[in-house]
Amino acid sequence: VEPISLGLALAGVLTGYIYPRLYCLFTECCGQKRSLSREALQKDLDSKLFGQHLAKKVILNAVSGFISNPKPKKPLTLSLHGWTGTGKNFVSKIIAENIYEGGLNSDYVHLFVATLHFPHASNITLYKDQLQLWIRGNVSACGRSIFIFDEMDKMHAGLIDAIKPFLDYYDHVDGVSYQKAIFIFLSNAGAERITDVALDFWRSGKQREEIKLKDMEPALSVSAFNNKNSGFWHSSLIDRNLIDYFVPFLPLEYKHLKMCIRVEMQARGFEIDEDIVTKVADEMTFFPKEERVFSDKGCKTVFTKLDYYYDD
Ligand SMILES: Nc1ncnc2c1ncn2[C@@H]1O[C@H](COP(=O)(O)OP(=O)(O)OP(=O)(O)O)[C@@H](O)[C@H]1O
Repeated sequence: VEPISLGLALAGVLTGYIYPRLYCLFTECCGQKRSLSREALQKDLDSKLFGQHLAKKVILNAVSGFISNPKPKKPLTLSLHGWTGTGKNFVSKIIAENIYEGGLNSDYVHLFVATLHFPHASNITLYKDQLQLWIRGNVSACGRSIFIFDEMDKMHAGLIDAIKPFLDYYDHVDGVSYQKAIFIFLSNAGAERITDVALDFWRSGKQREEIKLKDMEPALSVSAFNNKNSGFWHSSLIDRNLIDYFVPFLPLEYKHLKMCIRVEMQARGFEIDEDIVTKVADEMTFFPKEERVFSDKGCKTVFTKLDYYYDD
């Protein structure tokens, strides 16, 4: 074999195979990190997420199943519903961190907050065009893009329909395939319904872990669909069944707040002080008025309350 063709072959291997892999060892590349596994995601969810046995199960199966599917028929669409401070954003962060090193800061993960990115109803046409361009551009650059839409219940009705074509069972839309993308919608819509079920279980003396997805899902999709405040208001996403999974987040109890406070203490490098844990948890407010079972703010604000006890 002449040296020239050998040299060319070697150059081809270097540039086409070896270099990209070496490059991706030192910087983040499209297509998820090597260490992604069902076990790693399960370990993260088990160690970090409190009081959400249903969300854990659905997210673990849905995400690991989707990622390991070489040829999905449509993008993965998850709709996370529940009370404030129960872990919806937190879970989105865990998912993003399991798929990309950069997590929510990854170039391939995009977070939209309705009140921040789409504040004015009068600009809805502009928002629709921008959103479609943004999604199309990013999925063209990386098929495994993740889009997180927070505060769906504050999203102008119909804006979310602008992305319907990307979520549907199409091989390609204008030459771009969205089938490996992930869309995560976060909403408080349906929180009342979820709380009703959780309260019924509590009042009948059952463990919250006995609540099954079937107790939640039908009412959840209907309440999200019929909730005038929900971005899904009569959205074709639901009536076209483009949402793969409705993920209910249960209201958190006193014991879960204590877990959040302990995690925060450790995160700040403090020894766990159970007196302070109890004092901070006791400052939080609970509902309903009589039984005071569930935290009004979930695990939110416990962290700032800690400042008071360590503000020396
Ligand atoms: N179930 C949980 N397990 C562990 N930590 C939690 C849980 N829920 C909330 N937290 C803690 O509280 C913080 C705020 O929660 P998060 O932002 O996920 O709430 P949310 O459900 O998205 O609320 P909202 O609907 O108001 O946006 C999280 O970053 C996390 O530190």
